[in-house]
Amino acid sequence: MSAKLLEVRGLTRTFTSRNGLFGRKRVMTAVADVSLDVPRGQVTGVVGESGCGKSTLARLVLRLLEADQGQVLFEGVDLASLSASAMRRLRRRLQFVFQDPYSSIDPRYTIRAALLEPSQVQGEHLHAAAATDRINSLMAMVGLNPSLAQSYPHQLSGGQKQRIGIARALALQPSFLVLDEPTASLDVSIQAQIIALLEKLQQELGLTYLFISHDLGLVRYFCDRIVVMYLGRIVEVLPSADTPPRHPYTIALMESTFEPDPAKRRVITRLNGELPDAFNPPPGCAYAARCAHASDRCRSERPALVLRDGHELACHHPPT
Ligand SMILES: Nc1ncnc2c1ncn2[C@@H]1O[C@H](COP(=O)(O)OP(=O)(O)OP(=O)(O)O)[C@@H](O)[C@H]1O
Repeated sequence: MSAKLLEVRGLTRTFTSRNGLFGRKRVMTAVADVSLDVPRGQVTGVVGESGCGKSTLARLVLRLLEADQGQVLFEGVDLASLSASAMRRLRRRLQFVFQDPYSSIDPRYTIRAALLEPSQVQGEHLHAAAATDRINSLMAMVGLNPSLAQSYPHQLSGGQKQRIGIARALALQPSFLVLDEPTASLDVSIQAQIIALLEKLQQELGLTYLFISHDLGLVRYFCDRIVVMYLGRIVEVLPSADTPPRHPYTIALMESTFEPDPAKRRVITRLNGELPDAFNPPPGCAYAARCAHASDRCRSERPALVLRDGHELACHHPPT
């Protein structure tokens, strides 16, 4: 069995927009030539500021969005090569937990209906007793009282709704979950409980996670490996959570998480300047305009992502 559950190779996705009805068409690359491995049974984190392409990458990985170029291989199989029915079968194993649990739970249906829906979509129809058993075990797995299954989403707190979002993702016994900022809309104390739940489930069920977050502090706490994105590209991959970062951007992100109260943390506080215009990216390193170490070479030549001793880095002048 390969150590890699999922491999992403050269994934690229552009979006086109127009200024007004007859305005000029403008193209931006939200994810640019991204390659990464997701080792089986581990938590791989993807971190970066808002707009760097994390959610687009997450959607591409699950084929909720089609790529312009590149491949996603799950257990060595290219997802793009699968027919619609083969992809639907594989979906059992690849699931998604969204930032906003509302987006995955229809407000008109009870929690019971929401938890049974994934298996119905797969063509599985359980009789009432088996359905109740399934619901009870899913509710117990995510630490909720099974009596809540009769409730409607608006009757639940934010944390309870996210637990239901996780239970829905677990309903088909997946092996791989993409978690896209699963705690970003929750209070700090609830965030910690949801992270603890995700950790427990990962260990007990042997799950593999791709965990998307803008919070490097959280990613360093939760993840085994860390992928850092900047303006659609990977700029650094830390092979372990305690590997010291070398990219000036990752270092700035890390300094920005020194604020002890996560509620007050703002990723951009220690980062000077803004992200460059994605519709008109600079020719060299996208971080050069904000980087204290940038040279003329950085402004004209984009550094390649180079692997050394398991650590990948795209920087001409990493601080020593
Ligand atoms: N459907 C779309 N149409 C046009 N542009 C899009 C679309 N989806 C994303 N983008 C653009 O692609 C870029 C990357 O967006 P994405 O949501 O992937 O970033 P992100 O890092 O997840 O940010 P956030 O944390 O704010 O969600 C942004 O500039 C965004 O405006």
